[in-house]
Amino acid sequence: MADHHFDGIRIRNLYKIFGPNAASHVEAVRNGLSKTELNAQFGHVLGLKDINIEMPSGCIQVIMGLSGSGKSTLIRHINRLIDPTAGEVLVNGVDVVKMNEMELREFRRHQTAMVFQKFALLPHRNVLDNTLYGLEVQGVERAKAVDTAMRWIERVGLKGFESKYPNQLSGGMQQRVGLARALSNDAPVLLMDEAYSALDPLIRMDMQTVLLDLQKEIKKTVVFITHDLDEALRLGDQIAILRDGEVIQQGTSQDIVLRPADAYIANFVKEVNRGRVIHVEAVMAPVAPDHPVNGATLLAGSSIEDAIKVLAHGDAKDLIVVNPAGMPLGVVDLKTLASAAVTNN
Ligand SMILES: Nc1ncnc2c1ncn2[C@@H]1O[C@H](COP(=O)(O)OP(=O)(O)OP(=O)(O)O)[C@@H](O)[C@H]1O
Repeated sequence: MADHHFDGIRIRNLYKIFGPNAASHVEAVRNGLSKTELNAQFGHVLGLKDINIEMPSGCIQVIMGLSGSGKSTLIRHINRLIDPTAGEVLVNGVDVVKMNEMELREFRRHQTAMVFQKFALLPHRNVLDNTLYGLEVQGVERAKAVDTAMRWIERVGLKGFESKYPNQLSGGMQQRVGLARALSNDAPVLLMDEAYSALDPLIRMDMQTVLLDLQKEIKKTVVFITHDLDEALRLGDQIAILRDGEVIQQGTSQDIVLRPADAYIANFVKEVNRGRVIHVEAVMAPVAPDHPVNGATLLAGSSIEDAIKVLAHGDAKDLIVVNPAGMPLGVVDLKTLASAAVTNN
């Protein structure tokens, strides 16, 4: 069947079953055999079931789920560190599953870069030589590789640390090296597998900010795995939530916080800082015809918390939410904002 071209990563009807006769069980799983049943009756493990996700290029796609939900299995299909039992993994229209060995090697080297939780730095190479490692493997000449690597070292905030060795750096700094190395490859797809999960909370927030700032410029197709909902909501343009190998909800942070698909997700969402996540559009009221036209404004996409800060520290009674062109979309006042920040509606 011909597939219309999709810029980005498109995963279709992907199944992964672990065990010696995996392929022979796909049909049964398709027809409803559960992970527990598959394991009890046939001794096979259901890793992924009928995954369908479209990750547009230039966006951060978060895959979130608890331990064992299938996150690592899923991300490893994208550069085919794992072969699927059934399904397609299309990257910019090309099915990774169908690539031969040489195509796959080229694809991994030039189309994808990976950032790991454990940094995976080479201990006997300094920051510069760790950063340019991928370029070296690609056969890029030294002067050019140094040039590129130095640019990214500076960009991730490590200027001056080029000749330090990994054991002389904190975890956060090592993760910056991992990021600089991945970015030096200039691959359009960036795969981040629990990249920040080993970092202290404050460092982790810093690294999230680094990624968000960089992404405005680099516009990579980022696949970011995490088991942390706050991280998912902060980073994800799109979020897919996995449980027992199945996607149970996908959408934006707004979709997930405002409309959790089931009790399981609602339970996670309960702990979220709503003021920081929910956008003003979700709670604004229509602008009354007699509303002063030159009132205080706030850009759509701002959080409830941002709006509360403006109102709490200024004289305005309410704020008109406007689109980037300045067109009024609605209005918010302090009471509406405060109640949305604390209640589960
Ligand atoms: N090589 C394998 N053989 C058998 N089962 C496997 C294999 N790899 C993963 N699994 C199983 O597949 C399921 C998904 O595992 P996966 O590692 O992808 O989850 P995860 O969400 O990444 O968890 P974690 O956060 O703990 O890494 C689990 O039930 C796991 O036990």
